[in-house]
Amino acid sequence: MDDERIRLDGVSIRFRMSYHKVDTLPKMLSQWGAQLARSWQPEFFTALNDVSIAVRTGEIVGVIGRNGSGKSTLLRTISGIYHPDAGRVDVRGRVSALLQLGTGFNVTLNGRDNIILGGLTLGLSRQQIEDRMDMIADFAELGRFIDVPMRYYSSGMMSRLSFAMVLSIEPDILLIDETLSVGDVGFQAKSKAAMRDLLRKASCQMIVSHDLATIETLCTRAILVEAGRIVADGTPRDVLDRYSELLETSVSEKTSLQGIKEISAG
Ligand SMILES: Nc1ncnc2c1ncn2[C@@H]1O[C@H](COP(=O)(O)OP(=O)(O)OP(=O)(O)O)[C@@H](O)[C@H]1O
Repeated sequence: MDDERIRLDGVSIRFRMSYHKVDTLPKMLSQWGAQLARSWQPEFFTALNDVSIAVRTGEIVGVIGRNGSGKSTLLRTISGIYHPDAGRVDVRGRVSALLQLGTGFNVTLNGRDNIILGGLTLGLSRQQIEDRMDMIADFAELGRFIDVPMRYYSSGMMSRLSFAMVLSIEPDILLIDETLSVGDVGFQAKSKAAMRDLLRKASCQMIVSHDLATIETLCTRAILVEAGRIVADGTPRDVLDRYSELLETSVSEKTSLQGIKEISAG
């Protein structure tokens, strides 16, 4: 369809499992042996399993689900960080992704140089970046740190800068992963207001959040991800209800399992 911005057809993402954690020599030797055996027969983990979805102009899609269900992997796949092992991803428009703290920064360079590099990567011209430099530095509240290598930045400073960079471009497609609560309380209020403004400008967005109130107020649609699959897709209210049911079921399953264990132990 013409107004489709994002389309995934049967997308699967598999990660090769790696095991580390070694503390004593015998353990180290046995882990090396196990690793060698595994290298002949690697183990894979399916983080996204046959996912299909279309997102259209004007939609703000909230992505919810339990820890490890595959939400971040989904957004990373749409942004092009991961390439699907199966299926097809089509994205139409300029994507701006706020996915992980400090992603894409070179910590040996100062803030100013990172803004230039990041801006060029996002498709801005050198002049456009220079024009936005003060606005970005001011919004990120970097002060004199703009000329300091980023390895000396706190995590809050890095995320504020990521956020300010995203604000400085006007993306067609905006992907946000749990960044509505960037920085301290003062910055959060400012970033929420700026984010709402940005949400109005971008033609479609997907937001991963555990803040269910945000999903309900900001989003026009929600999807529920469970074990790498989209198990509900609809209005935020309906999908949040489905999520509550899922959480209740898993709590009652855990409680009965605990009961069975206690009975067998007693
Ligand atoms: N690079 C990787 N290598 C191996 N496994 C990975 C990798 N990245 C993610 N995973 C696994 O894929 C699954 C989905 O991870 P993902 O980060 O997408 O979950 P999530 O729903 O965003 O979780 P959370 O709510 O905790 O942020 C998890 O089990 C995670 O351990």
